[in-house]
Amino acid sequence: MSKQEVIICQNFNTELSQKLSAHSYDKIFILTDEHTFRLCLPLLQDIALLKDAEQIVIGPEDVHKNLETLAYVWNQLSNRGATRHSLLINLGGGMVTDLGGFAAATFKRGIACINIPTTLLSMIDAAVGGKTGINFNGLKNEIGSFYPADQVMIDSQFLKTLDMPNLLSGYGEMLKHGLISQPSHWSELLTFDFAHIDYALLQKLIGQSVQVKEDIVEKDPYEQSIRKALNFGHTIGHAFESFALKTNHPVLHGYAVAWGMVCELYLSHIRCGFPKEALRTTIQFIKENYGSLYFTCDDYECLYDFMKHDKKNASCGVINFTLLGGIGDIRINQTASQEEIYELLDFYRETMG
Ligand SMILES: NC(=O)c1ccc[n+]([C@@H]2O[C@H](COP(=O)([O-])OP(=O)(O)OC[C@H]3O[C@@H](n4cnc5c(N)ncnc54)[C@H](O)[C@@H]3O)[C@@H](O)[C@H]2O)c1
Ligand SMILES: O=C(O)C(=O)C[C@@H](O)[C@H](O)[C@H](O)COP(=O)(O)O
Ligand SMILES: [Zn+2]
Repeated sequence: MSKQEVIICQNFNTELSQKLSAHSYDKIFILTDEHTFRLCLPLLQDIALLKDAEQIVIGPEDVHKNLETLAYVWNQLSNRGATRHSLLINLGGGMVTDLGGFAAATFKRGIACINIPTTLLSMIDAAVGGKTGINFNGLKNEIGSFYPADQVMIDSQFLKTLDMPNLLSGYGEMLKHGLISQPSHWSELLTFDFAHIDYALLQKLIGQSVQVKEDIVEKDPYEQSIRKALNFGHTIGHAFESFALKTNHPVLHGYAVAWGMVCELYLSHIRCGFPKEALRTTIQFIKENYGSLYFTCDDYECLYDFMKHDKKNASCGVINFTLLGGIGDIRINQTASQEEIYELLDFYRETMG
């Protein structure tokens, strides 16, 4: 996989202009969703090299991260003269960078791509590391590719318009990075005050968080081994997210991951000795800030069926988990039986309900 350049911008316009002028793209396309078109695209209006850029606007959020939207983007690229020498800029959250990244990966077998993440989640996670794709057949990211954007240009100025639920959603993935990295990073994350946001502190935490992801992706870009750490919380989190989408009550990805981590931390505790106190404080933080997903024991089978499609699974019907023996003590390729998974769901409902 080609190396990806992740830039925490000091002067966004200048740095992006420099990157654009280093290449001779025949055409530049900017992909936004309806919200980032309105709220984020205006922040690029002084960049001369984007004056003639073609705009492609898609519907927002995960309900649009699908084949129909992807086909629309392919169509726009094709009908508006994109060639192999064109550039696609993805300006948006993880939905835009995932779908746009996959459009760039597949259009004429691959065109240049720059990610400009505009949500906290996409800054520290989705825009970085090369996983692109769409949801399909009711399953999260069922179709996709590894196709890192040439550059990821991070500027926290975009966060000023982001609402609190989406800020918290991104923070869920940051918490995951804390749990799989260092006790000091994890404990600092637990003290963050959402009622009085300190943007300078948030900027520092974004830098640390993105570094956790970059370090892991560099070691294992195609998720053969240690990259599975970045999937902590997702075996059950993705099942929660797909279940919520199926029942027409979509939830934000980072919330689903936070709830998934409640279950997977508990499994980590009983299986790998994850310390009780760290379990308690993390669950407390999640409960206070993320509330809970409602489901009953009648939904267990449906949730379990979603888990059978997890991409980490190696053999049919055996569910693969990444667990933790402690903060930063990563144990990949763990499994649990259907009965054990149902017990985790019981634990979730008892603790979070
Ligand atoms: N590829 C990866 O490694 C990876 C990692 C984590 C998550 N993901 C995927 O990312 C997606 C979630 O990403 P997300 O949380 O960024 O959601 P999103 O892209 O759906 O954005 C959330 C909402 O915020 C709006 N928005 C975006 N930027 C804004 C801004 N600056 N101001 C105001 N509103 C803004 C969007 O229009 C949308 O309504 C999921 O599909 C998830 O599966 C991918
Ligand atoms: O980058 C990774 O690797 C991750 O697993 C990051 C996750 O936060 C992200 O949600 C990813 O899209 C999940 O991928 P999937 O392979 O489980 O679909
Ligand atoms: Zn995720």
